[in-house]
Amino acid sequence: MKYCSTRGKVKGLSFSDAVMMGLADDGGLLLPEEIPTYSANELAELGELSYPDLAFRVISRFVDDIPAADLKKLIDTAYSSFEHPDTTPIVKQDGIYILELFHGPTLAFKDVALQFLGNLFEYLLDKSGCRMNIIGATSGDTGSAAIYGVRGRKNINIFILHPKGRVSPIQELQMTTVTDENVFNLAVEGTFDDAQSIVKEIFGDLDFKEKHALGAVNSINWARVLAQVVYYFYAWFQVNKETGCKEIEVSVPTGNFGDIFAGYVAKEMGVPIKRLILATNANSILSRFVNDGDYSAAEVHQSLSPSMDIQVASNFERYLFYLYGKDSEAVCKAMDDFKKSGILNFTDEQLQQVQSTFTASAVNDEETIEAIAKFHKETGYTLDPHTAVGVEAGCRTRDKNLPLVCLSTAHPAKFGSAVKSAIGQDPELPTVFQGIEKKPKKLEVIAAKTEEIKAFVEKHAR
Ligand SMILES: Cc1ncc(COP(=O)(O)O)c(C=O)c1O
Ligand SMILES: N[C@@H](CCOP(=O)(O)O)C(=O)O
Repeated sequence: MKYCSTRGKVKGLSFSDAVMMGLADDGGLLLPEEIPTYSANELAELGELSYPDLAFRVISRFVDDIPAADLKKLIDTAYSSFEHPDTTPIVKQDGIYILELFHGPTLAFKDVALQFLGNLFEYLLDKSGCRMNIIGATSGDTGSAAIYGVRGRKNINIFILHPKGRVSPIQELQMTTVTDENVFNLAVEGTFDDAQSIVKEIFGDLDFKEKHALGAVNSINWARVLAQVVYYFYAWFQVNKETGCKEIEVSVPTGNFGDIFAGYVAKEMGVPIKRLILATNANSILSRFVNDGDYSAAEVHQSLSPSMDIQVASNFERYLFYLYGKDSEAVCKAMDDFKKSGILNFTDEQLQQVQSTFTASAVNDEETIEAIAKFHKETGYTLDPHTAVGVEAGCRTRDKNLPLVCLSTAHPAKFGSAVKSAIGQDPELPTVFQGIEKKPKKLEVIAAKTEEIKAFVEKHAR
């Protein structure tokens, strides 16, 4: 399997090279040259596998340069850190299948990919004898999951940029209370979009990238998306076994378009997902795009689902590549136009194609609180605000004849105050969070300026 960039100037990379490159050197995002597919019979053969075994089978289809036994070990080790025996269990509440993706070390879905990616980086660096400096941007969850994926590892330093004051208190503490020597937390005076664009700009300086052996943990890294593809397979098998259904719909709370893009890949591979339901908070650029073809960036609003406070979704470019029939010149032009005008236009035909894959809905804060409160009242189950956005959007747009799977992307205790205002009590605090506020912290406040951040990395790079 070879990898190419959405912008056409990087081609023929192996999986390992694609993982190490992170952002493609031409500024695009890396994708497999072909998406492998499963027939219904081939798919059925995977139905009884445990999560790690399923992950191995699915991920193997995209990897041909790591010996199978090594890959298996990297995957098994990654999921041994999950506290639930099913890794990503499904629970049925109020007729909806909730896929709980928050049983990893940092209690968010990011662990599913970042536990794997941390192992993969260490494995590849051990083989090459190289070092790596990771630079990543977070709106709250990628940061801690990446830090937990690589803390204390030899040969790796990690620099994580989060928007100052725009992540939840627990999310901030999860990052800043990791004081390992190889971890650097930078609170950036700006939004997540500012942080993400700085990270991309730094990766775009190819001399700096090479000099410091930069690595990417955001979903710009293909391995992130790949690991997330697996749980769409897993959800399908669990629901199909229980209901005998022919298809499912999956609702995905969406910010950077990484998780839902993983769903798109799973659908292309043959998982019978009729439609993906794209759920946004008030930062609704993507839901406006699906519903009306209106892809126009606005200011980032702070919401009760802060990890989705994103306007410029990184992985959208990967989807555009397919929407434009793999025409990398059209992608380059679109990215250029968007940079200049903050708007992209689509033809009716393209919009029809989008709407045959996705439905979408935007859920504001008031509606999020109502959704948490109603679900709790009816089922006793507590949704985190991001999951609540997905559940509400799912209920609004679902096909009632099909089972609805909602991805539960974070544990409610990460967003205690929003949950409390919905259900009148604090969510139960998992042991890992107890006393977290009393731990020593490591944090630098920094301006949202690329040169200042580069200087910081230069000073502390491995
Ligand atoms: C809890 C939570 N839910 C949903 C999302 C949105 O996922 P994505 O950015 O992959 O669209 C995020 C951020 O990534 C998140 O942290
Ligand atoms: N919501 C994310 C934003 C970064 O997205 P990523 O999937 O590209 O890492 C977060 O929690 O940091």
